[in-house]
Amino acid sequence: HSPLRALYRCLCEKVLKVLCGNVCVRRTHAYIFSECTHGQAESVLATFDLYSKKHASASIGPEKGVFLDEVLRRKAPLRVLELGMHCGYTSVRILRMLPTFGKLFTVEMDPLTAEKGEEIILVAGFKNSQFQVLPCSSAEAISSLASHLGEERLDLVVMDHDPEQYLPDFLALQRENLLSKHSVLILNRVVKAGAQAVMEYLSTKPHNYSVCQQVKDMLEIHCHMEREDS
Ligand SMILES: C[S@@+](CC[C@H](N)C(=O)[O-])C[C@H]1O[C@@H](n2cnc3c(N)ncnc32)[C@H](O)[C@@H]1O
Repeated sequence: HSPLRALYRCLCEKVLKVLCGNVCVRRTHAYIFSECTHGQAESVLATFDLYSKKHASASIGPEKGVFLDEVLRRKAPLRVLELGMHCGYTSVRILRMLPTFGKLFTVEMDPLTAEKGEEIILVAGFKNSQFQVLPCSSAEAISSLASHLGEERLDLVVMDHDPEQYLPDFLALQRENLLSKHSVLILNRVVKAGAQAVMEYLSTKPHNYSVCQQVKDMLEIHCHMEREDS
């Protein structure tokens, strides 16, 4: 209980976090699975946040999470596409704000990560009817989405995968006619060069898109056009 011992433990955890660097999917999954209260999405999120304090983590974290919650509350989307699921933190955040008849499509190209992330979503208490994990690349997922959506469009797209893929994927979403004039796009890590390419592209079409608000390096963009004008 001594302050010195607490300081020592805190220092060790920080050193470990720097040394381990890489985000370990198996370790993240095992921690969340064993420490959270099963069936409670809020407990799953709190456990992720606790884990991220001590270990390297890929999750967007609570601050950007609250920002995303606010967008979800305001826009009340029904069809959501998440690119880059990882262990399911953002997926759980989104799913707990969707109505039971809403649907999340979440894409993860690493097969082990996709499997572990899906398990966490189920642990959080969501049903297979509410979400679909697409264990493939974002490009493959987008080209198959029209068959999943039918006449529907995506209300919200969250990009947190490979920033170099943001622009090609955004253009593919347009080409496949998956966005509507009410669609919202959330980009994470907007400081990365790939994300900046999207920003440059959008700035050439000011009537079609508007940048709404930003917290840290996460940005909300609104679409205003059914289809792109050239
Ligand atoms: C930063 S993590 C996403 C974190 C997640 N948003 C969260 O808060 O838990 C990025 C994930 O995207 C995946 N990824 C990277 N490039 C991808 C691509 N082109 N298609 C699908 N998944 C991709 C990676 O395997 C990784 O798991």
